[in-house]
Amino acid sequence: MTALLQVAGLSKAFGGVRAVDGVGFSLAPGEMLALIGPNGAGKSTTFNMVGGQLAPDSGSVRLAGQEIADLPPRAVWRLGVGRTFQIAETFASLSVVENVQMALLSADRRIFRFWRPAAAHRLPDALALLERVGMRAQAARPCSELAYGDVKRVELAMALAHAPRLLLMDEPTAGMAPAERLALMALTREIARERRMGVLFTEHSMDVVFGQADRVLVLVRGQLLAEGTPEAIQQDARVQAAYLGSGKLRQHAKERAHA
Ligand SMILES: Nc1ncnc2c1ncn2[C@@H]1O[C@H](COP(=O)(O)OP(=O)(O)OP(=O)(O)O)[C@@H](O)[C@H]1O
Repeated sequence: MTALLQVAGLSKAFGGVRAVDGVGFSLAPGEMLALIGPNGAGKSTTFNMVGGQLAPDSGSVRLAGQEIADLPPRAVWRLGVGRTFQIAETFASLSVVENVQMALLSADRRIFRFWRPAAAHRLPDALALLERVGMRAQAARPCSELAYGDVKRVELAMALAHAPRLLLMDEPTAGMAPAERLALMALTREIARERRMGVLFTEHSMDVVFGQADRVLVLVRGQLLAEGTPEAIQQDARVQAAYLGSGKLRQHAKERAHA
């Protein structure tokens, strides 16, 4: 079977720094794949090369068999690679449902015209997306009034508006409380399964990584150190060594053992 995403030999240097150095991995439809690693490991650089924001020095990125490494971000997006994006300041005064309608307008490649409000566009579809992320009851509220965790759900609904085949989430739960983090990623996981949508995400919270990922990639200094199930990664001595100092992985393993 053709993988949804197939990355091979991906490399990018900034001056003398090999930010990403020969990275390869694949991702299946419906799969939640976490990309973890210490600060500066090359996670964002990898993301940006998959999403088209950065051109790799070498290597390939194939989406369902098609090479996308040299395409601009908009073209990559049109082929079905979505990204969660933060609700822009300018849209914070719009209602929750209007924000999703704006995303639907964009998905339909229509230009938002200020004299024709987004309110007219695909209202039932916008409400259905909000229902799916548990935000239907708050559809009419301005986004600026929402709790932070709820904003993240709206952002997820917006990312789903163009029905991506692959969703890239760069630290989706940053700034959220632990229980909210798990809830957001559990929801993302359910939706990924339903839609057969692959999800590549970076995440600093080990609870989220080990609780919600199907598979984990560990990057260290631009190279893939390990790849495997959450259980295998937690027990991998090389990974533990790479994280030594923060003690994050051991701590997590202990907590789970005592739970
Ligand atoms: N535009 C750039 N110009 C120069 N160096 C860069 C640039 N972007 C990234 N780097 C360097 O490349 C390396 C990888 O950075 P990257 O941001 O991809 O890591 P990361 O794993 O996402 O880190 P973090 O967890 O801190 O976000 C770092 O050494 C960083 O300083």
